[in-house]
Amino acid sequence: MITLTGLTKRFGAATAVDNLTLEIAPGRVTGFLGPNGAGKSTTMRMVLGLDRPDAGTALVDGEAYASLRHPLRRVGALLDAKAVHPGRTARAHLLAMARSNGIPARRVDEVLATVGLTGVAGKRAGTFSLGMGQRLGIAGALLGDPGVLMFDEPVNGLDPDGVRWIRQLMRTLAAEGRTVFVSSHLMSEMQLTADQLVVIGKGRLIVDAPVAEVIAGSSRGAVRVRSPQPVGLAALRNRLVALAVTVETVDAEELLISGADVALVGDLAHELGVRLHELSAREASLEQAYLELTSTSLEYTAPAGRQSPEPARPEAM
Ligand SMILES: Nc1ncnc2c1ncn2[C@@H]1O[C@H](COP(=O)(O)OP(=O)(O)OP(=O)(O)O)[C@@H](O)[C@H]1O
Repeated sequence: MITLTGLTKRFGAATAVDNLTLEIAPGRVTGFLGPNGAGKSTTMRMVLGLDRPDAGTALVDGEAYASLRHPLRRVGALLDAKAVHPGRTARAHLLAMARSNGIPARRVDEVLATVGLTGVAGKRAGTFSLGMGQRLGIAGALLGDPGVLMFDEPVNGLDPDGVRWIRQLMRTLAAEGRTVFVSSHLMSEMQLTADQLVVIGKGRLIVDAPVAEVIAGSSRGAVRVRSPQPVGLAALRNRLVALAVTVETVDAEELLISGADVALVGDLAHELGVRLHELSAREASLEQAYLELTSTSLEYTAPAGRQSPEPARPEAM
């Protein structure tokens, strides 16, 4: 369990994390989302005691990181995969970490096997590809068999096999009852991996809810109705509009309805005696739901006149 209470961090005049109060629970994957500069990394750094809060607290299982006797046994993290001495072998790097946390040396070989690096354990980390570096960082996070794990953009630069591997690893870790807190800009991946979503913008909490709830709350979800009876369909349309439901007439035989569920539309069609050839729910994607949620809090918005929906910043969303 990670508990943030009134967590606040300022850099000069800018507030990077703004009065964040939040519990990240065990037994599920919590996705941590937000536009560039929203404060995700700063939040994670405060949990690890790498940045000092200006106000509030960040606790791991009720304790501040700094007061943990063997921190790696309590919380494992992948923040920056490049934070490894390039001249050290993968095994030497992990052995040094293990030694400083009272972790038996045999655990090093176990985690090397878990992340698939046994064959290159004797190679210097500086020669590793991006994907191998990420795996080594994850091995370090798993070393102390901790109950709490945090990963900052773990799939960055990974190939599809690597992405799938990380997804399965996170799901397994959560199923084992651990707290898994993971930031990402890849919405499609988060939709597959996370159970719960925390979205922040400009350092403030925007949403803390199950993924399914976030998607269901999007106005981009819709119900499609097709009928061979244009007159009946027009009557259905009028009834829905009278209920303040948004209806788009695709053509005389098809409607796209937002703000009503399949049951309501089906019941009304039945009541009006309209024959239907299709009644289907079209779910919004997490990406659509996310863009709606954050549209008012992008730190970097496109200058007026530009068509790009992306924030005008070099990094990809
Ligand atoms: N050491 C620092 N000194 C000054 N400003 C900082 C520092 N670290 C972060 N910031 C600022 O704090 C804000 C939050 O940054 P942070 O890296 O936490 O966001 P993020 O959500 O992780 O962004 P991204 O998705 O781009 O990684 C940004 O405006 C950033 O420029």
